Amino acid sequence: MIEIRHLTRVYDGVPVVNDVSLTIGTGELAVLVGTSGSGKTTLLRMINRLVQPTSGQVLVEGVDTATLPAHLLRRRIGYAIQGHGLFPHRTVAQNIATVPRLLGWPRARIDARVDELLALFQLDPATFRNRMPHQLSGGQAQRVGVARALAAKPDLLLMDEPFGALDPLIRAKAQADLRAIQQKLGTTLILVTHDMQEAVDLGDRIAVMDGGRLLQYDHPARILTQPAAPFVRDLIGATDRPLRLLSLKTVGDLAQPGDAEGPAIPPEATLHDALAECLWTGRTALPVQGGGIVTLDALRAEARPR
Ligand SMILES: Nc1ncnc2c1ncn2[C@@H]1O[C@H](COP(=O)(O)OP(=O)(O)OP(=O)(O)O)[C@@H](O)[C@H]1O
Repeated sequence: MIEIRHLTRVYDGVPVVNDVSLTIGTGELAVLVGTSGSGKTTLLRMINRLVQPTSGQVLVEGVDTATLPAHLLRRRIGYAIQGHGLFPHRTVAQNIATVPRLLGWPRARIDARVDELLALFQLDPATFRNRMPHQLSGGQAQRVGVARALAAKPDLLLMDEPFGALDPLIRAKAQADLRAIQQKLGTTLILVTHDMQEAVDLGDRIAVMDGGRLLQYDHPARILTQPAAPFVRDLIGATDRPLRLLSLKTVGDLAQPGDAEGPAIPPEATLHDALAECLWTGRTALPVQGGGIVTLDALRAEARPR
């Protein structure tokens, strides 16, 4: 568990992070979202002490991080940034091995870990192990950056706009991969973005920042249906609210007994996908693969606050 208590950072007399408190449960994915300059990156960097807090505390599993040497703390916390930040003159394998080498892992264990991570990120180890960063596509480099951050099996992974530079298709794939890997490894993850849809798609909880302050910290459905401030409502985008709500649940959550015409939709598709399919094919109900149906009426009811 990560506890952030009254964290503040002042630059030139101005608080850019201002008395922020929040708790992130073990294995949860929290997203920090807000406009440019709202203090997201500064808050994230105070967690691994790349930025020293002016006041306040960060506790990781009950231990105040101020009591640990900063370089040791950073070896325990994975950190991935936009544009991946790979060392340009080191191979993919050497990049991924950075923290395990600092920790003095034996060679065989490092090699095995590198191959395991490459495979996990669907990069064939034999092909990619010895490539240089400039020989990778943007999406591949981004995956290597995340693999490097995960190499020493950190309990906590911090990610700053990790998907910012990716095109929309690769971005969606990278987001899905990250979610799957995070669930598989049970890593606690804090991710910064200014994309509200990314926050809704990925976050167990979303922290909305504005002017250094935390305006709201809650589950995506509550942020969408009960925004705590006008700024939060504006950030969500009022016209997108029903569609974002539908993207939170899957067809499997809403399936009911019955029969319907036409091709079936997979249970793991989102309700947003189901609505699009209904509209596109002019149907008022869709069969669900494996049994049952999802109806347009039920979708409509889910797209409204309760
Ligand atoms: N080292 C510094 N010295 C002075 N001011 C700083 C420093 N680092 C950040 N700031 C200021 O703190 C504020 C918050 O910056 P921060 O990078 O945390 O915002 P952000 O929400 O991550 O923005 P973005 O989405 O643009 O990355 C900004 O106004 C920035 O100019």
